Amino acid sequence: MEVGFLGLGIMGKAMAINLLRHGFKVTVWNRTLSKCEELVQNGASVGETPATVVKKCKYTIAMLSDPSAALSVVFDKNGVLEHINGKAYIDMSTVDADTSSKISEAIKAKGGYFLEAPVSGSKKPAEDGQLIILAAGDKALYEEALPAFDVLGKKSFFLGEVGNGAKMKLVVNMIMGSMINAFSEGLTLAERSGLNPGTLLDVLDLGAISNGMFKLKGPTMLQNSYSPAFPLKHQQKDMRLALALGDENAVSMPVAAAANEAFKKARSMGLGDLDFSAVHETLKVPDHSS
Ligand SMILES: NC(=O)C1=CN([C@@H]2O[C@H](COP(=O)(O)OP(=O)(O)OC[C@H]3O[C@@H](n4cnc5c(N)ncnc54)[C@H](OP(=O)(O)O)[C@@H]3O)[C@@H](O)[C@H]2O)C=CC1
Ligand SMILES: O=CCCC(=O)O
Repeated sequence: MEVGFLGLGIMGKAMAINLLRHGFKVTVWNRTLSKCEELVQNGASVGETPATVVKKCKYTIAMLSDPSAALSVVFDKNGVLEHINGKAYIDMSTVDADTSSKISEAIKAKGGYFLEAPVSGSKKPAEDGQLIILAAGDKALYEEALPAFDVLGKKSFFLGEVGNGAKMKLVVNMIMGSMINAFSEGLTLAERSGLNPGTLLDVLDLGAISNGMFKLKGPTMLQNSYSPAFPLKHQQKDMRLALALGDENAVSMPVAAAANEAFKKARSMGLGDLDFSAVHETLKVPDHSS
C-alpha cells in the first residue's frame, strides 16, 4: 500500500516511520523540509508540496498541529484539494468538528474521499504502534485504511459522521488536561505540607485512581523534567476547542475552564513547547496575593 504523509512533527514522524517499518511505501511532506531527511534515511520518498503527494498516492494521511495548519494544507496554493479527485485523505490531527467538516465538504465537492481519525496516545504509543484511533466519516475508506490503522494503533473505533471523531478526541483530552492539573496540585500540596511526593505516587498507584498518565508523568514532574511528548501548546489548544464544544452544547465545565487558565498561564511563561506536564511549573510561581 502506498501512502502519503503530511506533517512530520513528534507524532507524524513516529507514525510514518512505523508505516515504513511495516512495508508501506511512504511519500512524505513537511513544511520545514529538513525534517524529511530522517524519513528518507528510513526509505521514504519526498513530495515537494501537499498537492504533489496527493497526486502520487491513492491515500494521504495528515498529522498537523491545529485547525489553522489543517486548513492551510488543504486549501492553500499547492494544497491537498488540487489533486484530490478520486483520491483519499485521512486527517489524524486533533481539530474541532467544524474544521473537519469544512475539509470534508471541500474534498467531497472535488470528487475525493475523507476520513477524520484523530488519535489517543502520545509519542511512545506512536512509536510502538499502540495508538487508539477515533475515526469518522467515509465508512468504506475506514475499511480500506484498516491495514494502516492496524500498524499505527492497537484499536480503531468508527464513530459515524464527520465531527464525531474530533469531538471524542476533544472530550478525552479535556479530561486529561483537567486530570494533570489536579495531579500537579496534589504533588505540590504534598510537598508544601511536608509529605514526600514520591510516597504520594506510590499511594496513588495502589488505589482506585491509579492510571498510566500519573505513572508516566509523576516521576518526571518531580524532577522538573518536561521533554516534550505532547507539547503543552497543543494541550491548551485542545482545552480551548473542548470548551467551545461545551459552549455550543451548554455544558458547564468549571474544572476544564480552570485547567485551561493554568495551561494559558504556562504558555505565557514560555512553556508552550515543553511537555504538557510542565503546567506543574505554574504552581511554583510565588503567589503575592496573601
Ligand atoms: N504529541 C502528542 O502526544 C499527540 C499529539 N496529537 C495531535 O497531533 C497533532 C500533531 O502533534 P505533534 O506531532 O505533537 O505536533 P508537533 O508540533 O510536533 O508537529 C506539528 C506539525 O504540524 C506542522 N505544521 C504546523 N503549522 C503548519 C502550517 N501552518 N502548515 C503546514 N504544516 C504545519 C509542523 O510543521 P513544521 O515542522 O514545519 O513546524 C509539524 O509537522 C496535533 O494536532 C496534536 O494535538 C494527538 C495525540 C498525541
Ligand atoms: O493528544 C494527545 C494525547 C496524549 C495521550 O493520549 O497520551
